[in-house]
Amino acid sequence: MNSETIIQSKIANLPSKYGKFKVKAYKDGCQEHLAIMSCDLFSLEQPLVRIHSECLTGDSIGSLKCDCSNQLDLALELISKEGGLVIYHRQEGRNIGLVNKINAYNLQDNGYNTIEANLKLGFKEDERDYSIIEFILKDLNLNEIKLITNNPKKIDFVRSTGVKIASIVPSITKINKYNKDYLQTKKEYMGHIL
Ligand SMILES: Nc1nc2c(ncn2[C@@H]2O[C@H](COP(=O)(O)OP(=O)(O)OP(=O)(O)O)[C@@H](O)[C@H]2O)c(=O)[nH]1
Ligand SMILES: [Zn+2]
Repeated sequence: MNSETIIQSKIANLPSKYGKFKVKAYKDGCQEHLAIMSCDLFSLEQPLVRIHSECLTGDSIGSLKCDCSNQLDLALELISKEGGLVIYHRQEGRNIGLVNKINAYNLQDNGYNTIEANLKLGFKEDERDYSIIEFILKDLNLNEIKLITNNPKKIDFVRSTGVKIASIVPSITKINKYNKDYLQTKKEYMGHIL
């Protein structure tokens, strides 16, 4: 990522069903990301931060195959109550894109798990790149945060940026019959703290 090529919007108000937020957008090549901030973000010593990876099927349609939709709800509720930031990271399908993710779902319909499906399509199990997240955290002057995640890779990434993690806040949501195996695979093979 070349930080000189990142285009940044101004900050704007965004009232929502969760409460009043401020938002700022960042364009990094063909991906556009959104920082969703509580109005008191800049006065907090240890704001809550969630790095939410885009999941159109979960976030927009309420898919039950994953936990994304409930995790996004939970994070927006938390930052609205306690103050903080959700970075909506537009790397759909662990950054393989929507078409490939749906092909991965097709393979899952035929017995592959979420990791096997990615590998079968010629991708790594997780293709996400967090460099834009580092840029956003620094742009917003966040030096110490409470990170909302179950994913050890996100924890390692934030530590690698020099931003201090005051605590890890788990993002545990409801298990259902459709996401049970997916959550089990994340726990067993991807090290998620579930
Ligand atoms: N390739 C692929 N991507 C998926 C699949 N299911 C969900 N995703 C994507 O995975 C990303 C979310 O990753 P998760 O592993 O659920 O959670 P996480 O963001 O790594 O970790 P948390 O911070 O704990 O939520 C989103 O970009 C989803 O679109 C799948 O079966 N295949
Ligand atoms: Zn999802």
